[in-house]
Amino acid sequence: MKFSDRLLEKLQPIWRKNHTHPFVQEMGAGTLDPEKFRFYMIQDYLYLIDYAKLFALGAVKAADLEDMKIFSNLLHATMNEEMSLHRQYAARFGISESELENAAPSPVTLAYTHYMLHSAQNGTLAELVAALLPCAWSYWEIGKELSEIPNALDHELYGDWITMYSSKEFGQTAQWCIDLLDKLAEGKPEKELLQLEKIFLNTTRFEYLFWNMAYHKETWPADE
Ligand SMILES: Cc1ncc(C[n+]2csc(CCO)c2C)c(N)n1
Repeated sequence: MKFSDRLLEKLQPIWRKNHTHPFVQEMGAGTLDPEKFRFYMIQDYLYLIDYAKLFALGAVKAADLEDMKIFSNLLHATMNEEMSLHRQYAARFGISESELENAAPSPVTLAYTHYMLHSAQNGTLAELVAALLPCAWSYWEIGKELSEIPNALDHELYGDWITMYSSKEFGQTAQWCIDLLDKLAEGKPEKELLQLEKIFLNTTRFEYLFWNMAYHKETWPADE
């Protein structure tokens, strides 16, 4: 059994919780409060700045030129394509680029990005990929599921988000990350596989917390 199959089989209930979160469901139904989406976009932009650094660290830790090239392409794609969707949404909400970059990360954003950066900086390449995989994989699955809802792709606010994350390119990125983790996990002792599983589980849980944080527009206690 591939390591990615083992992960999903074992963590299925926790994995599915992300798909059924009200933020995701309401985005698909087109009923999500735009203020919640606005809050999410700002926090997600901050998240992507740090996430992109994981790809840069992946290029540093890659064992061959082929993987190094893919990490550098993913760094470029995140900064130019994915973040450009966020910049376009921000413009629609009247938020300037500097406002976006200088926004304060919420507790969950900060905890999630710092956990990923910690795993990437201090761990092996396999640990780095285990940390970033739930993001790429779960967004692609969610994008695909939402794109199958009638008219969801044409929704005036959420249509562009669903179109991007259900796209072939994002599917390829997710698949490449899955294949890379499977390759790196091959022949590893059980102790190391359990460590990879733990990291994958933690970032899967952080994905849920991120949807929840956006749904409730959670900030620091003193800012409320
Ligand atoms: C909280 C959060 N989790 C995952 C993604 C999705 N995502 C981030 S990077 C990447 C792959 C390559 O660009 C994908 C799919 C997001 N935007 N925000």
